[in-house]
Amino acid sequence: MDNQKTVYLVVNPVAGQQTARDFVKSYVKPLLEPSGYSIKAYETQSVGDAARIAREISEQPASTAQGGARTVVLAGGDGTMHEFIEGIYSLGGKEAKGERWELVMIPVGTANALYASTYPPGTPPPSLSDTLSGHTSSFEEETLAKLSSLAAFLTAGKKPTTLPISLSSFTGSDRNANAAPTPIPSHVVISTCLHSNLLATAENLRAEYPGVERFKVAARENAGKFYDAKLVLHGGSSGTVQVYEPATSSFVETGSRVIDGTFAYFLSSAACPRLEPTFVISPLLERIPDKESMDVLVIRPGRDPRIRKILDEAEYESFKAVRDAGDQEVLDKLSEAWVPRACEVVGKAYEEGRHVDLTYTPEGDVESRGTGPRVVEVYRCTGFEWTPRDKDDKGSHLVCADGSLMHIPSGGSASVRLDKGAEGKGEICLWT
Ligand SMILES: Nc1ncnc2c1ncn2[C@@H]1O[C@H](COP(=O)(O)OP(=O)(O)OP(=O)(O)O)[C@@H](O)[C@H]1O
Repeated sequence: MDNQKTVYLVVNPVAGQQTARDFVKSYVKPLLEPSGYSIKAYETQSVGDAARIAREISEQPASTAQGGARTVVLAGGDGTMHEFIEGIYSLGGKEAKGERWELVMIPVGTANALYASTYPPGTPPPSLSDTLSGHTSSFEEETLAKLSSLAAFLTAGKKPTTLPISLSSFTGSDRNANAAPTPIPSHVVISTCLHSNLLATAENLRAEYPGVERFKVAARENAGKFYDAKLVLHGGSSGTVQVYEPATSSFVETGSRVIDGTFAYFLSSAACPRLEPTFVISPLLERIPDKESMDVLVIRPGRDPRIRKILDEAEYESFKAVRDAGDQEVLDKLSEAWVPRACEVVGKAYEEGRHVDLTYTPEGDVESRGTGPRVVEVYRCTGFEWTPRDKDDKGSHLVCADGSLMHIPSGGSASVRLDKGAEGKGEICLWT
């Protein structure tokens, strides 16, 4: 370690609207330069380059003047931070004992999920010391809001917080090119079913629909699909898994750690209630915070009385039975009935996450906090294993880890756990 105070500044020039360079020059450097830190600047050159930069920074000594921390200001989006964290993990815990990574976010990406989750809309702009506000008095409020994490770092007396990271590994016999050989760290989201398949479709539509329209088209294309899998949830040290009870707005212990069935939606996160500023898909991370756990959110269409009715009338016990019988007519009917329901339920994420409070009425409508079955199931746990039931169904094998898409090898599963920091790797903290 040395006692020089250093800030590493990593800029992704192509993130979001390609504003990172200008933003850093106009607003970040003017705050950093007078602060007494020496600045070492890097610019990402290509996809994956932030990981290389993390490894390069790891070779510089951590600073005793910063309590053993390497402070890194990342100007980019979630992808830039994801790659940087991957780079840290690829070191395999080579950092010396007591060394830490402290990250500062400059949200110049597209979705900026972590930033939006840390500073939800309506968060007042940071209050700055007299010295700093001398530099920012001409900044617009929107600009100031983007400097909240930097302001926290530059404000005396504040401390960074640990960033929860989930690690995903894939098992299975026929490893394919897309399956990662080592656990993949994620700080935003791990998903499959509608979320990952929608992203894959949207990617294929990029040429046809360059704007965000492609996500709507992709959602319509995927909203009526169903995925058979077995989900096993891992409890905390006491082994317990909790489930959210809309009626009491609280988590209660559940005896069932194994969920076998047909899923339409599956998403987990430990740090990001919001995937966009107003899309609050995991609102309970915000409403009932718990730093030791992750939330797993699933939607199983078989809980919907209208869907149940279609199955009963066609005399099938389950979705699987319909599929095994190859009854396309009933499958189409189920999809058609499910699409509006899926859109209605997931759409409520835009209403401050009201989807988690929905319950079914006996007639098959949805209401908020009724006494019927939960529409969305939210489990609080420390990890899970997702095993697709049909080895030929590509959709249930497609996993999104912070936006990157991977395939579970046929016959395998995805295993995800919260990293408890026991791996010897330098702790990763966030200035907030
Ligand atoms: N010089 C570069 N040329 C091309 N791609 C780059 C370069 N530097 C970084 N990248 C890639 O840019 C991509 C986008 O970055 P990032 O995810 O941070 O922004 P975003 O997608 O706009 O925001 P968000 O993830 O918050 O929606 C990353 O996948 C990264 O690999």
